[in-house]
Amino acid sequence: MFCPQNGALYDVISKRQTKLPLPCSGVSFSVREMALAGVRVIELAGLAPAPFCGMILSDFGARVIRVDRTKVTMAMDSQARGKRSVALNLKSPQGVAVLKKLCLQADVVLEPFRKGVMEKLGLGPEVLLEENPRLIYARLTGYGQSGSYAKAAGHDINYLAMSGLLSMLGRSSEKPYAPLNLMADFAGGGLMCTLGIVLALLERSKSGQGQIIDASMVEGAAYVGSFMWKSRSLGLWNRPRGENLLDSGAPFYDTYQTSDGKHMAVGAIEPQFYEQLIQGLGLDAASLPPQLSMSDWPELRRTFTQVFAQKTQAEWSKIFDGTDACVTPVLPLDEAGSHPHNRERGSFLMDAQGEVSPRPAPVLSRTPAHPCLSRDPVVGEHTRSVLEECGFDSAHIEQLLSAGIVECNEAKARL
Ligand SMILES: C[C@H](CCC[C@H](C)C(=O)SCCNC(=O)CCNC(=O)[C@H](O)C(C)(C)COP(=O)(O)OP(=O)(O)OC[C@H]1O[C@@H](n2cnc3c(N)ncnc32)[C@H](O)[C@@H]1OP(=O)(O)O)[C@H]1CC[C@H]2[C@@H]3[C@H](O)C[C@@H]4C[C@H](O)CC[C@]4(C)[C@H]3C[C@H](O)[C@]12C
Repeated sequence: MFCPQNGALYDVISKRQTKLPLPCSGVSFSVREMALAGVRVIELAGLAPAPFCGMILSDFGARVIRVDRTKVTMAMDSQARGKRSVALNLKSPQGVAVLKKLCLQADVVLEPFRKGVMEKLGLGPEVLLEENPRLIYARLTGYGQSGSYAKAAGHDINYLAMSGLLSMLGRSSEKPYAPLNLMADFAGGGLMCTLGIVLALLERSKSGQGQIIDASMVEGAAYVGSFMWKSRSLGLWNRPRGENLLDSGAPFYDTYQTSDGKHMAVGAIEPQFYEQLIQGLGLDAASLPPQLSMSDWPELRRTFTQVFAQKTQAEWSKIFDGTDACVTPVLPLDEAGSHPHNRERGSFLMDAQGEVSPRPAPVLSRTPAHPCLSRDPVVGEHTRSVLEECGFDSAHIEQLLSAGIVECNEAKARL
């Protein structure tokens, strides 16, 4: 198969593929059919949010070049699907000149550094946009490009804390807990920055002009959490953390351990669905307190806990599958792909190395994503080919290589 994003040819492991269908298997497509076909992205290598943004763009057809540092032994990018890698030393004027040339031919540059880093390198937006006014200059940071925290180091948990949302996450009488680094890094960061890029591309198709995207993970996370702010007047969050309807306060919106040490997720909010939950659990509704009697929730939770502990996860799944009780098994990552529903939809895919990961979402009916399934790039694997494409002649490339401005690891990639 041909990988449209990075041009790699590869074979998919067919045996495993039959167990876990690939969303694109059997479908013939051309790169021109993908939503972001023709979009050229320069992604400066970062930790997690920007790589995710680059991967989404690549999944939907953009040609993403990741600019790595030189003298790096290993890529830190676990979201490298479909990308090409150029190893370039930006601490040298020649390296800066190479990046400028790459950006001249790009639609998007994505930078994940602390405020001021790009300006210090002479690669700030005023410079790059002057040279290429159609460029979309995406800046993905924790605290944004202004404000007193703008230059401070931080990670997902700090941004989530600053968004207001972390204060709401956690069990009753316990300290706040971050839901992995999902909310700020990925939902409020990488994904929101992707939205900004797609919006700017759309706008550019009318105005012909690029623009700067100031994607702050604090603001992105807060925006994802708009429901929490805007539903406060409904009384949904009046009680302390962990004691409300949707924060594990309600016994009908929680997880329960099964007899085999696994868990079931229960989301039976509406009365008609709650009724089916009670039926499935084999309880007598008349002997239970009313569903919304908050003072009875602790007692009701104890009852549900005891009942769920009497059967295995598979037994509960059998009882609840096909009902509207809103009860599902809590699947570990390595079981999610093989659940019948997810298999039927091809929700997960397997790459050429046998690694399973989620299929790009959402599914577009005419121009769906076709994620590249070949292996991730080695740092500097595509330096030569990218520079050639960009118009550098071989003498110039050799000079850059021998001066250590760029590194080429084609050979390492073949090992
Ligand atoms: C999996 C782990 C990742 C966890 C994610 C975590 C939870 C997050 O929240 S990520 C979000 C972080 N925040 C941001 O992205 C916001 C914006 N960015 C910043 O605020 C900062 O960049 C920063 C705080 C994140 C980092 O600050 P830092 O001071 O390091 O950098 P900057 O100020 O931005 O400046 C960058 C400098 O670099 C220069 N530069 C950049 N590119 C080039 C280039 N091509 N050439 C030359 N120079 C370049 C630039 O000029 C700047 O220079 P100056 O400072 O002089 O201005 C992973 C977290 C840690 C990983 C492990 C670790 O790395 C060790 C191993 C490494 C190995 O390769 C792989 C295994 C590791 C164990 C690795 C494993 C995982 O990846 C981690 C655990």
